[in-house]
Amino acid sequence: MDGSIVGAGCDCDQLAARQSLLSHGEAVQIALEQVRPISEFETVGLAAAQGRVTAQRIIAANAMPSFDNSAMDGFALRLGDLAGRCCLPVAGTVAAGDAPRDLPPGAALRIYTGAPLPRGADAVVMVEACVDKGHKVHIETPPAPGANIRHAGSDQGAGQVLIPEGTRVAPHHIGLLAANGLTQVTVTRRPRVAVFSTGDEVSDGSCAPGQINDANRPMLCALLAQDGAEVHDLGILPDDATATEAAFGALGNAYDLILTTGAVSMGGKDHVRAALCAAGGRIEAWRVALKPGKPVMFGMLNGAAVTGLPGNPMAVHVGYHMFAGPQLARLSGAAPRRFAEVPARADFDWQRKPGRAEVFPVRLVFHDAGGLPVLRRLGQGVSATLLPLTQADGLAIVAADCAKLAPGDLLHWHPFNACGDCA
Ligand SMILES: Nc1nc2c(c(=O)[nH]1)N[C@H]1C(S)=C(S)[C@@H](COP(=O)(O)OP(=O)(O)OC[C@H]3O[C@@H](n4cnc5c(N)ncnc54)[C@H](O)[C@@H]3O)O[C@H]1N2
Ligand code: MOO
Repeated sequence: MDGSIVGAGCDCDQLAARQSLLSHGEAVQIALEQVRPISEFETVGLAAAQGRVTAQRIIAANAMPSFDNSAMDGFALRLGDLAGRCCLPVAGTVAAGDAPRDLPPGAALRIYTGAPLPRGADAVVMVEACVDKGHKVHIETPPAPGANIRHAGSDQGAGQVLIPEGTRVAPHHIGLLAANGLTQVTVTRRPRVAVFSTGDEVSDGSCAPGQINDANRPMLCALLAQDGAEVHDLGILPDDATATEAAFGALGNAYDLILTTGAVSMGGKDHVRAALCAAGGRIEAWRVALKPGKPVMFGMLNGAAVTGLPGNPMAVHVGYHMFAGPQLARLSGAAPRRFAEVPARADFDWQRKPGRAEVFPVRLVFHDAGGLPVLRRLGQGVSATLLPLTQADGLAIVAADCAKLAPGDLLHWHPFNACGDCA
């Protein structure tokens, strides 16, 4: 089949091939239309909740804090007792964990942060704002009414929404749930994602002459794991139509999303599209006006979305963040993060061939007077290498019709998070 356009004879592929290139915005829309939020839920302990997506909103059963308490180390007092006086006897100490007690008339109680406010007290004076003489306290300036008191219910009321449905659980959510006495959370089942690399040249180590190491599968599996998927690494498919069809056929309906890399372009060994059709799947769209990532393909197989990313590793990285990551988020019930929506400015000159929107690694060099990030372009636009990405703070995108960028021109970018990625 070398030299032929694979997929000839497959109706859905011919249909897709006749289409002009999709804009990347249209392609994102199509990618998202291939998936529906998973409607199976499970309840997990807080220790396992990080990165999962809440299946229902979580409501506070109780007000927080649940009792009036001191925000500072100092002295609890009744402001009326200070009328005409600057010294109060100290009737004792109340610490965090003590049971609530009464404030004796005309006296102060030494109090520590988090301790229950004594009944009758209406302010706490910080220890720095008074002189602690042991059995009495000298207060130069009376505190304001309510000073340094955390009132019951001031953080949240009973019935308040703590976490909306569709939230990806982060450490601060876990802290809030724990503070509210919750030990479990109901989350959407993890999306099951199958990952294949393709290519006779692709190897998992010990490369023969002409072979290369598989960069795509390890990278995709890591991205998917980071985004909460149940990852099924299904290895490397040879450039063989029958084997590719058989691999698709063996998937059954066990997956929500199938990701492949390579073999989606025009070459005689690009079997993914035809094999998908032969295995009973269909192609919804193919080829996007995007660099890197032009031959990306969107399809369905047995109810699973199939996203065929190109083989070039940079195209895989971009394609994950633009298409597969948002698909995964939608499956999980979370709002997909749209790719590169943050405004920024270029610090470089760039003459380019218009026609495809282009994504490239950038380094943040400074912020301009208006607070916008100013970005430096890294790399040479080569989609076979990931090295510039490892030196980048994010990915930027220019529109398909852009022929020239000059310092100060507006563009949009997708900053990486603290882990060096953009999920
Ligand atoms: N006649 C045309 N040729 C090509 C076009 C085109 O429009 N017309 N598009 C080019 C573009 S753009 C891309 S991107 C590539 C994508 O092609 P495929 O998706 O079919 O990918 P392959 O040919 O299988 O591989 C491309 C490249 O990437 C290397 N590769 C593949 N898998 C891996 C892996 N797992 N780890 C690391 N590197 C991998 C592979 O060896 C190739 O060098 O098509 C252009 N051609
Ligand atoms: O999409 Mo390709 O990665 O432009 O080389």
